[in-house]
Amino acid sequence: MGLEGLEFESFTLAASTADLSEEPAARSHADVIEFRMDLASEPVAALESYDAEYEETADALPVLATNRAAWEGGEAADDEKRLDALAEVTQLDAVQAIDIELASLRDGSATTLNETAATRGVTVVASAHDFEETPSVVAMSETLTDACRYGDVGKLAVTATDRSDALALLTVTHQLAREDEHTVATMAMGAAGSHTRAVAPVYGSRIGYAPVDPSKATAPGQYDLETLSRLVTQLEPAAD
Ligand SMILES: O=C1C[C@@](O)(C(=O)O)C[C@@H](O)[C@@H]1O
Repeated sequence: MGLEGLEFESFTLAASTADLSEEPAARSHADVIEFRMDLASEPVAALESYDAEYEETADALPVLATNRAAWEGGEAADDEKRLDALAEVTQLDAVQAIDIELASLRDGSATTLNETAATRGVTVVASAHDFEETPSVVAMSETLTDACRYGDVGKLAVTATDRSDALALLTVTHQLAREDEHTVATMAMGAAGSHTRAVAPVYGSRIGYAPVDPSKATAPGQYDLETLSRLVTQLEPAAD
């Protein structure tokens, strides 16, 4: 698949929020705003008015729109409406990437949405989350490879309970990121996984997430935006 919207060719820091009025506060550290539509009220209208401002503001951040399903840890309950809303916002210039759950791509419910995004030059991040555990390296590798097949970027967030979980996630990240055709984003949720948010980019992960407002984390174990930005910058990838 060709990358046309946000390219994620190098590490991209996404500032997550359910309130787009917070965006200016993210500009000095983030490259993109992850708008959690599922956590916002009237998200399509909010994005439309953001888009109008975006056109006129030179340093406004582009949007990665996420409308996370309730069955994947988010709050969007009606699947048809949530996919329709994502399709609608791909028309906006500000929306340069969308997140689509791998499960929706696998079961076909998001096939049209995926095509719409491709037609409009909007990058697709195909995502999978495990809120319980860190699966085996083989299982994670299969999931992430499949996510890369459907999306421009394959994203995997798992839950770590110890250091071996973190190492397993980094191993998979390293393996896939070395293969040129794969653009991956990985992170381990939970306290035992926090450091992977800083370290995974060294192994090739291309997206990191941190809340604009530190009191409103969108996943367990996230660093605040400034901290993640500083850590990732200081750990710039070493040569292979
Ligand atoms: O999928 C992801 C990654 C994430 O769950 C994290 O662990 O940082 C945060 C979410 O907002 C985002 O959509």
